[in-house]
Amino acid sequence: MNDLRPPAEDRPVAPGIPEATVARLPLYLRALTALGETGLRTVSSEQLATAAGVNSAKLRKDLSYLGSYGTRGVGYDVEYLRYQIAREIGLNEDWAVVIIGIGNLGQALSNYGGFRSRGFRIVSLVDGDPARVGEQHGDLVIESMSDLDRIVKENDISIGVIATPGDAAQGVADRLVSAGVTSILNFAPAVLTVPSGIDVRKVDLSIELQILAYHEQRKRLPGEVRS
Ligand SMILES: NC(=O)c1ccc[n+]([C@@H]2O[C@H](COP(=O)([O-])OP(=O)(O)OC[C@H]3O[C@@H](n4cnc5c(N)ncnc54)[C@H](O)[C@@H]3O)[C@@H](O)[C@H]2O)c1
Repeated sequence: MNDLRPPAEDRPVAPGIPEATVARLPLYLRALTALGETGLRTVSSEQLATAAGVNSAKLRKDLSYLGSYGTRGVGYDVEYLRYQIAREIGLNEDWAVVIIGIGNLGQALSNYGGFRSRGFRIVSLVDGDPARVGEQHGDLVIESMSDLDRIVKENDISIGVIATPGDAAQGVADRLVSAGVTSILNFAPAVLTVPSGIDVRKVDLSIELQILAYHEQRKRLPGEVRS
């Protein structure tokens, strides 16, 4: 019989997942990948169980060990469940990330331990202020913008995070792109222009707060005006 388990060194460290469940995870992963390729976004436990060739009660129990319970009436998000299982088996890719602008925000991001477990490894901190170069932050030392090309190539970095002031962000984005970075997460208050093929995501907490403020305001309106 084929042993479907991943090699011992790839087995999850999370305690409490029975070996029999671990052995079924690759089946679910394969079924989810196939379902995802058909364009399916969500899947019921019955559908997934059929595709994986197990019974649905067992599948629900197995997935509950991963903290995945699905949504009643909707099922499981195919892509997210695929990600969770791949992570559990140790298959997810590891993305090297550079942060540019190591001020308040850049330091907070570099100190955050949660990226690592999600497959993002911050491999370099870069700042444009020569006085900051050489400063130690955790395991990393702030590097110079003039070394960006080398840093990106040596570490095979495809994602850059911009945490500089807004007026510096476009120049930094240009430098990232010319160094070979193809995805940018921009925290600076600036709209970036990038060549096609470069993905930019913007994070703006003030916009999120404004949305909450809008909802707060509506909560205070009398019932008949709100509805
Ligand atoms: N998106 C959000 O929700 C959010 C939240 C907080 C802050 N911000 C933004 O994040 C940015 C950083 O905020 P902060 O409080 O950390 O600022 P900060 O002034 O503490 O740090 C900015 C850093 O960028 C460096 N820098 C400046 N110009 C540079 C350049 N051309 N190349 C490389 N490095 C350069 C500076 O030397 C400094 O270390 C700001 O644009 C701020 O508006 C966004």
